[in-house]
Parts: sequence; structure tokens; C-alpha cells
Amino acid sequence: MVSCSEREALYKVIYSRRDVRGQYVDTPVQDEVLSRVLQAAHHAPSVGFMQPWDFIVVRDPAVREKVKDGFEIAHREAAEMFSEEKREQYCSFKLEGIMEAPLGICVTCDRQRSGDVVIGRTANPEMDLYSTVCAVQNLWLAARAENLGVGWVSIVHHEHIREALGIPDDIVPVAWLCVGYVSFFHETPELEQAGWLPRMELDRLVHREQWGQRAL
Ligand SMILES: Cc1cc2c(cc1C)N(C[C@H](O)[C@H](O)[C@H](O)COP(=O)(O)O)c1[nH]c(=O)[nH]c(=O)c1N2
Repeated sequence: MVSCSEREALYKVIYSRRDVRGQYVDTPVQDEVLSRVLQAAHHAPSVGFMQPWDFIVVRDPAVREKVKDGFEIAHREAAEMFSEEKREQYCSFKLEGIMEAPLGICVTCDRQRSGDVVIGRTANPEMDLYSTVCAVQNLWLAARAENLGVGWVSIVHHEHIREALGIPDDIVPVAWLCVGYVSFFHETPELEQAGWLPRMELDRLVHREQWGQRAL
């Protein structure tokens, strides 16, 4: 059974987890800590227990620089997609910490890891990708419990990451994560603080019995 204090600790980790872009510090991440975080990721649920993930741990600044180049390209493309009024604010955001964080972790999905037919993936083939995202979330929460910041950078074409890390064609890059100790964690999402979007009321997102039905 989970005790009250253990439950509180879990919620504390969930609510204080943040996407970290800027405030990384130089303190090295010990192998033992990294190993606990990766073990937590590896204990995520996965469709048919196929465990489709791999974790590429990148410390080399030269490799991270290549990923950063990919970010710059995709970031410029992204800016063009926003309306003029939103573009200026978009461009003012810091949306990655690829070089500031001492570690990059690329989480990938091997869609063939346990063959063609997988329990739970038969009707919905994307379930292996979702499983990999479950591993990312476990990693993110375990890192927060270790006081490590994590920032997910998705403003990079996966092909760019594939090339930078030598990922084979049949393996799907799912996430580039910046990982490192931080000087502080923001209390609330930075995009919320900047007025980009507010946190929605949960009541608006809970439906009773049928889509769109709010009241009991
Ligand atoms: C799949 C996915 C992809 C991205 C993100 C998240 C997720 C789940 N987020 C982080 C995102 O902006 C952040 O989670 C929300 O703003 C909420 O803030 P907190 O995570 O609660 O701090 C993110 N942030 C960023 O600065 N650059 C990015 O490329 C991305 N990409």
C-alpha cells in the first residue's frame, strides 16, 4: 500500500514538474542518478509489453550542436506559421536548452521490436509510439524527483536528429530531451506566465457519459 506521505510525494513531483529551457547549471549528473531515471523510464507501461524504447545518451557538445542546428532551422520555419501578431511573441520565447543542459537524451521507438503482431496494437498501430511517450513521462517525473530538469525539444525535424545520431531508418526518434540540474524550477508553466495560454479548467474537459455532456 502507498502511505499518505508517499502519495503526497508523488503529487508533489507531478505538480512541480516543469519543462526546463533555460536555467541549467554545470553540476554533473552522476551515472547512478542517470541510471535510476532511465530505469524509471524503462518501467513505463507498453503495449503488449513490447518495450519499444531505446535511450541515446548524448554528452558530446559537437553532437548536441548538430541537434541545435536542426532546432534553428525548424524554429525559423515555425515562426512563419504563426499569425503576425503571435509571431513576435513566439520569437521571444526560449524554447530549448540543447547546449545549456549537460545531457541530451533521445528516446526512440523500435516499431518492430516484438514482431508484426503485438497484443494491443492490432486495431491501433500507433500504440507503440504512445508507449514510448509513457517512458518519456516516467523519465520526466523521475528526473523531477531527482531535482533534475528536463526539457522536451520537438522543434526539430526527426530526420535531422536521425542523421545527427546515426539512428537507423526503421527506428523512430520520438523525443529529444535536455536533462540537467537547474538553479530553480518555475512554479507554473512558462507559457502560462507569458500569457500564451492559460491552464484550462478541468470541468471543461470532463464529460459525463457522452461527449459534450457536462452535468450529471
Ligand atoms: C510532446 C511535447 C513537445 C514539446 C513540449 C511538451 C510536450 C509534451 N514542450 C513543453 C511544453 O511547452 C510544456 O510542457 C507546457 O508549456 C507546459 O509547461 P510545463 O511542462 O508544465 O512546465 C516544449 N517546450 C519547448 O520549449 N520546446 C519544445 O519544442 C517543446 N515541445
